[in-house]
Amino acid sequence: MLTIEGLRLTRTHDGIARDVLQEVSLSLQAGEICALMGVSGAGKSTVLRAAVALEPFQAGRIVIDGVALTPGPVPQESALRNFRRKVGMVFQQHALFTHLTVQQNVALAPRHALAQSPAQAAEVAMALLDSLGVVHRAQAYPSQISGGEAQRVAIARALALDPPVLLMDEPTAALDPARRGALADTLRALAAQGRSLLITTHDLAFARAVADTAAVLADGVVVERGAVTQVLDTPRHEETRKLMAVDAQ
Ligand SMILES: Nc1ncnc2c1ncn2[C@@H]1O[C@H](COP(=O)(O)OP(=O)(O)OP(=O)(O)O)[C@@H](O)[C@H]1O
Repeated sequence: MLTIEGLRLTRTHDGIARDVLQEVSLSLQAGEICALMGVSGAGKSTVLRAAVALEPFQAGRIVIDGVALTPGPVPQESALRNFRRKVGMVFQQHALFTHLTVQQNVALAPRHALAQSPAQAAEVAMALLDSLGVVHRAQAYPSQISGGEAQRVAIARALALDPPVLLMDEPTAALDPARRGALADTLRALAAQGRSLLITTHDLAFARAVADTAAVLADGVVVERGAVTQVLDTPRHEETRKLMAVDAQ
């Protein structure tokens, strides 16, 4: 469902080019939840940003449901639009539009990408907000809702075009344990619908609770990949052991 092949992404800082991702390859089946792990700065968020076409890369390709994103000259706007419909992203800070209501935030993509009427898009938004338990906040503005509610709204917005792939950056960063459990239930329900979920996290307990598989990123490549229990119970790579040491502190 989601395939990342040989992704190389270089950033230039002060005139010096550095490969943030050297050659990242990673495949997710439909319905799979994968925890993407690695020490701070390993490039986890960068993988997500590339996979949602927010950051250009120099080599490799990303394929979702047969639609490929490749490097090279800036892709045509229509090709980019086609790809972006296939993938939703939930940012760590949620990135909701503050001047729009909750309902308008979720209705934006159906309005513009699918050219739905305001009434149709509002209906889609209300159904999604309802399924995520935040429909009662539909007319509020982002500044008026809690962090947990904002995350649910951000998930609803990411699902507005019904993408087969959902990406989430550090979803438990600001959640208390009860909300973490509720989030795990929500994510499992989304995967049960056949979506592939790629989630960056430092939270090993959450990874165990929600993910089927794990991938560990280090030095610009995936150094460990397998069932989440196998990766965390029998870490084979130094970087995985480092993550476990940090978690134990
Ligand atoms: N906008 C940017 N411009 C330049 N360099 C960046 C930018 N964002 C991140 N970096 C650098 O790219 C590398 C990878 O960063 P990234 O945020 O992907 O790592 P991460 O594994 O998600 O880290 P964390 O766990 O701390 O969120 C780091 O060295 C970081 O300093």
